[in-house]
Amino acid sequence: MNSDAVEAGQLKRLQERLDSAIGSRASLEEDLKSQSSLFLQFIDKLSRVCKGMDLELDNKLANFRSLINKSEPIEVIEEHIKTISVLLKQQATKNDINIRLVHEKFVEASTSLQKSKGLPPQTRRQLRDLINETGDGKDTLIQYMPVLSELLELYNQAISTREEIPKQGLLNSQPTAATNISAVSIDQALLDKVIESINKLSLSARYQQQLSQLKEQINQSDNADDIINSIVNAFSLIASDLKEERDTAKTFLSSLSNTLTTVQNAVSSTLSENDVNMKKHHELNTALNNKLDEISESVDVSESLVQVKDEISTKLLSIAGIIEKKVDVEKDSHSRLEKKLKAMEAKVKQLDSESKNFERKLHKQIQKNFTDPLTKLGNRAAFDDAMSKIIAAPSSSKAAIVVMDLDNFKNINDTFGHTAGDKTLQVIANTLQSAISKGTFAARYGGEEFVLIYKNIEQEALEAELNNVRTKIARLPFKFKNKKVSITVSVGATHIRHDDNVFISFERADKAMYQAKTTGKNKVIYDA
Ligand SMILES: Nc1nc2c(ncn2[C@@H]2O[C@H](COP(=O)(O)OP(=O)(O)OP(=O)(O)O)[C@@H](O)[C@H]2O)c(=O)[nH]1
Repeated sequence: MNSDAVEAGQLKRLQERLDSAIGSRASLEEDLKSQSSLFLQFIDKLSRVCKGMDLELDNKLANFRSLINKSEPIEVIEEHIKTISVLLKQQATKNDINIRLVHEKFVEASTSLQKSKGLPPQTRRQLRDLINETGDGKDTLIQYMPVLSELLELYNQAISTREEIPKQGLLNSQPTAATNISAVSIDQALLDKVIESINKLSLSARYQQQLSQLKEQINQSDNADDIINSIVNAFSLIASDLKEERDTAKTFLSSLSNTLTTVQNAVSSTLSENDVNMKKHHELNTALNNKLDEISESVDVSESLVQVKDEISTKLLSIAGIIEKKVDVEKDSHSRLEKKLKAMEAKVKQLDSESKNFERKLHKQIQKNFTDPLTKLGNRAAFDDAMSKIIAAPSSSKAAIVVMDLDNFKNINDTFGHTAGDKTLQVIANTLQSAISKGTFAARYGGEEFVLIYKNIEQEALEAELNNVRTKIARLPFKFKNKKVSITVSVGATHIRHDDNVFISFERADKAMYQAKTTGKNKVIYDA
């Protein structure tokens, strides 16, 4: 082989190696390219995950991306990696703190929801499970996302059930944004209690009308502030009425005390005047006796009849003077006594009329305390009083008690409003009062429940009368919002037995009424 051929062979091998080296480099470059693209993607994803956690970390990652894009020298990139890894470490510590905080907030929010009243049982169960499941905490913030969303959902459920609480019933309003706010901010149960208490109140005529207006405002307003204002105004009316009542009693008592003081003074001054008069009388009597003694003495010592006559006529003159004085003293004391007695009489008369006035007011007050202001029937207190009297001293063994409850009354309130409900109660009370036999005691026991007490009635007559009342009520032509409505009552009755107490007989009648309800309503059931 010549040298040319050798060189040519070497050159070819070199060429081949070069080609292979170029190929390897190209493949290396390809690898590097794809790795750096993977790295870039990773950095991009890391930036996105970390986005918003920390501003400095955000900026550093953005810089880092551009450095890699620009293929900056490895030292520069290394420096950046160091800074980013410190920031990521700090971020991990921050994360732990945040997890603890989120867990605390979760526990706080979930237990306060758990304590809130009126949670539907299903929501309560879900909440309990969620609290148990979350236990001592989660490892990452991300794991809290579903937990927190579930808690939010439970809050949502709790709030929506609250909004369902019938503001429609009492306040008769359509659910608008504004009403929802009121419904949430004013507790409906509390509002019911306020209305119930106002219904039981009976103020003097002057305030009663204003109180009714305020009740109407509370019923019809959707605005929490207005409702609270009306409640406050109702309280101030009650306070004014009480004050007036107390003032009347005070005025009467102070007038009574003044009159008694005047009479006492008059009596004591009369007594002391009497003492003075007695003294004067005594003095005049002594003077008279002295004159009479003087006459008998002068008769004894006189020597002639003429002398006796002169002496006696002189003495008689002075006796006449003394008697005149006595008469004057008596007249004077008599007229003064008469004046005093007249003054006393006038005072006593005035006091008598004030007492009668006060008695009338007291009587009215007692009546008022025993009257249901809405229906004007007796109230619960009047019923308790009548019932305890009849139990303590039954006038006959045929005394009976009746409990009567309106059927589906909630519907009336819910559909036509509370005012329509009030009117219904009034009409039914009037019908009841006019349909029962004379001498029967009727009261509104509370809400839509009425009670009757019969002093003396046989079972047959009682059932006949109650069925008559029931039918009359059912036939009442109620019409609300142009809609005819029929209202019925369920009635329970029983005779009061000799060994009954107030509660036992009431309970028997109440159970009978309940039986009437559960067996179809609009009926009378007698418990023998
Ligand atoms: N308008 C008005 N409603 C009252 C008054 N007192 C109680 N109520 C209402 O009477 C209703 C009684 O409802 P429920 O106890 O459910 O009885 P109901 O709808 O009559 O049903 P049943 O008794 O089973 O026939 C409630 O809506 C109360 O708000 C009141 O003084 N005025």
